[in-house]
Amino acid sequence: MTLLVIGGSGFLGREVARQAGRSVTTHFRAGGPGRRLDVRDRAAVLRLVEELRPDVVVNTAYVQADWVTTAEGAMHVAAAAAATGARLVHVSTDLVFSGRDVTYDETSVPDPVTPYGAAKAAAETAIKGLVADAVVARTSLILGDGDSGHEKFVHALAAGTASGGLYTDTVRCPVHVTDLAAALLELAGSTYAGIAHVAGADALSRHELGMLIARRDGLDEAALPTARQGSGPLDVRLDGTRTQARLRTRLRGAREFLAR
Ligand SMILES: NC(=O)C1=CN([C@@H]2O[C@H](COP(=O)(O)OP(=O)(O)OC[C@H]3O[C@@H](n4cnc5c(N)ncnc54)[C@H](OP(=O)(O)O)[C@@H]3O)[C@@H](O)[C@H]2O)C=CC1
Ligand SMILES: Cc1cn([C@H]2C[C@H](O)[C@@H](COP(=O)(O)OP(=O)(O)O[C@H]3O[C@@H](C)C(=O)[C@@H](O)[C@H]3O)O2)c(=O)[nH]c1=O
Repeated sequence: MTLLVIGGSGFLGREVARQAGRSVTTHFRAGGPGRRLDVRDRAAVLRLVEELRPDVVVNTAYVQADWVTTAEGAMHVAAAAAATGARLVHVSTDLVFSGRDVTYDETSVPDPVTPYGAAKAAAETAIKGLVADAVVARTSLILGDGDSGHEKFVHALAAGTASGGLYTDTVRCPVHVTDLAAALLELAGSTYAGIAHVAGADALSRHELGMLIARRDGLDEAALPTARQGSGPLDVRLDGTRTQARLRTRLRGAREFLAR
């Protein structure tokens, strides 16, 4: 299987490429590994995919604050996959939801309330129209073994180098990057088409999550400030039961993978 990981220099893309063993990866900023690609450039995306003719494209590329990269870039990748007949696995987010419902499964209708959520939801809609058998994998906070942005934020709070606090009113289903990458590769190798909720088994507030990270890393839990997000998507827990039932990969909950 020839695999192309778009966003292969990123936190998730790197792990997908590592587990796949053999793949072509892309980066955007100078000095990254693999081929350079700007997904905002429709012609460049098509040129690369036509040149490589991958069996599978996994797309993790995004910039949270940039609609063009996140929405239009994803459409360019989907169009290239459609033009070459490549299987597409696209990574999306829990933030396509508002948090007004109690829980979200694969049949829930996106109702984004942030520009980022709207960009990811627009990408999902376009992909569905362009690649009938694409997999859109919605995930939640991606953690690692200290190397994710979320873990670094907890350390920065503990060190007093970040302002703010751990939100007590936002709930997510954090997933370990190794579980998520394995699940994406499993979905890539399957015939599944449609939305898949690939999230960890535990729903936790950002504060509860921060406490678990602090405990694992020996930080002073009591010294970590708390805060309230107050508005925007608060509790966007994903129900991943259906997807988990389809997978050999077990999507551990944060209580398990953060246990010391
Ligand atoms: N991180 C999280 O907790 C969550 C992430 N997600 C989703 O997971 C995916 C991956 O996230 P993560 O790995 O953390 O993100 P990273 O920020 O670590 O990686 C983003 C990737 O996108 C690439 N990129 C940025 N701009 C462009 C561009 N114009 N053209 C091509 N590539 C570009 C970056 O390249 P370079 O490094 O060279 O700039 C990098 O490889 C995203 O789709 C995101 O929406 C969903 C839920 C939670
Ligand atoms: C979580 C958190 C963030 N912050 C601050 C720090 C940070 O710069 C800013 C926004 O945090 P985040 O972007 O991590 O918050 P958030 O928007 O939750 O992160 C998102 O990541 C993306 C990529 C996704 O797709 C989502 O699933 C989502 O988890 O708010 C706090 O002050 N306290 C907190 O408890």
